[in-house]
Amino acid sequence: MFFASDNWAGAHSKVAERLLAASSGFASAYGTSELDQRVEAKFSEIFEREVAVFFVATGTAANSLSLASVQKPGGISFCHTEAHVAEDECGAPDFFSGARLATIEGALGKIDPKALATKIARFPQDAVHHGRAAAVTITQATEIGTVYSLAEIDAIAAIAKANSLPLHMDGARFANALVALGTTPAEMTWKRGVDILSFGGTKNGCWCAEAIVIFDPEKAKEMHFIRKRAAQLFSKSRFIAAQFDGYFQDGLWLDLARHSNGMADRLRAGLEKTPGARPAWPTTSNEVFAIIPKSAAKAAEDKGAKFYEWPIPESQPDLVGGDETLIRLVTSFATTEADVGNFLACLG
Ligand SMILES: Cc1ncc(COP(=O)(O)O)c(C=O)c1O
Ligand SMILES: C[C@@H](O)[C@H](N)C(=O)O
Repeated sequence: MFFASDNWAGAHSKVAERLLAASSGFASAYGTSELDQRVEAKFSEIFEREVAVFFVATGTAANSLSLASVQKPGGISFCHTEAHVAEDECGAPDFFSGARLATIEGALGKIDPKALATKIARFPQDAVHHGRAAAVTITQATEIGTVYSLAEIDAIAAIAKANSLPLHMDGARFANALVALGTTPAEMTWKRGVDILSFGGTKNGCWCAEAIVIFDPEKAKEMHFIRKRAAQLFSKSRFIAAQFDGYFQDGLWLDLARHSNGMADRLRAGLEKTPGARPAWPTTSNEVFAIIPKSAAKAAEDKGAKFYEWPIPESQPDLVGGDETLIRLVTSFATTEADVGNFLACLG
């Protein structure tokens, strides 16, 4: 019953097999192998346009270097108050980009468009002392398990574009959001005005595979240097490529995300039916936030369940009763029906 994070899950066997198959023999290094080129071309096929792709080691690297590539001196990047880039990356985005983050409120983990427009207006392009607006970043799926609708992305993108700001998407759980919406990679990104994407594979069955996707290759020239300067250029880049090769093969990545989201759906349904337990807010990805009695949480942990207690949102101080706790349950490609059933049985 491992629900602490999809970061705890292993690598899917088909990804591991493809990695093993690529591990013998010689191939040119630093992203120049035939396999690197083929997988980068696969990204262009998936996104239905030519894109520039840069493999990196972690989601934090993808986010930080994406924001670094669109920065300018005194720049401000705008993100949600609960964004990973602000809350869980130890200042890496600020460090690598030389910019600051300004956080924006919004319900259910999503930036409120009006609040964004208001905040951007406080950082005009001639604000030498105060700092100037430089970029907007959204997380899809969000840190609290919700997903921006296409219309919600349009609303954010319209404000970014009106202010001539690039829009970045933290897609650490891109596949989960994609299948939750039932849309296409192109529709959820560049067709909505997203300029640069952190494309995550690690949480959805890869061993270590993250990529920066830049939708206008003409704007990607600096990323070669930004990535190398950050020590994120793999010498044996073909091993990242091999993982993505296996990941994309026969639509495996989408099947894994559907399974993961499906297991979360079972958790959501089970919580609704369990006396004393309830979802804290509606989610549609592979993250479920549940309010359960503290006693039930202990009982579940005593039976081996792994999950994180989650901080109560400052905007909802009365969300949880005195004898209750808020927990995060994250499913993955490796979550089974038995895992879900056994966990729910602990709460009964
Ligand atoms: C929404 C989100 N973005 C980015 C990251 C960063 O990924 P990493 O831990 O690989 O740096 C995470 C980590 O799980 C995440 O949850
Ligand atoms: C840092 C922690 O939140 C990690 N990003 C996860 O989702 O498990």
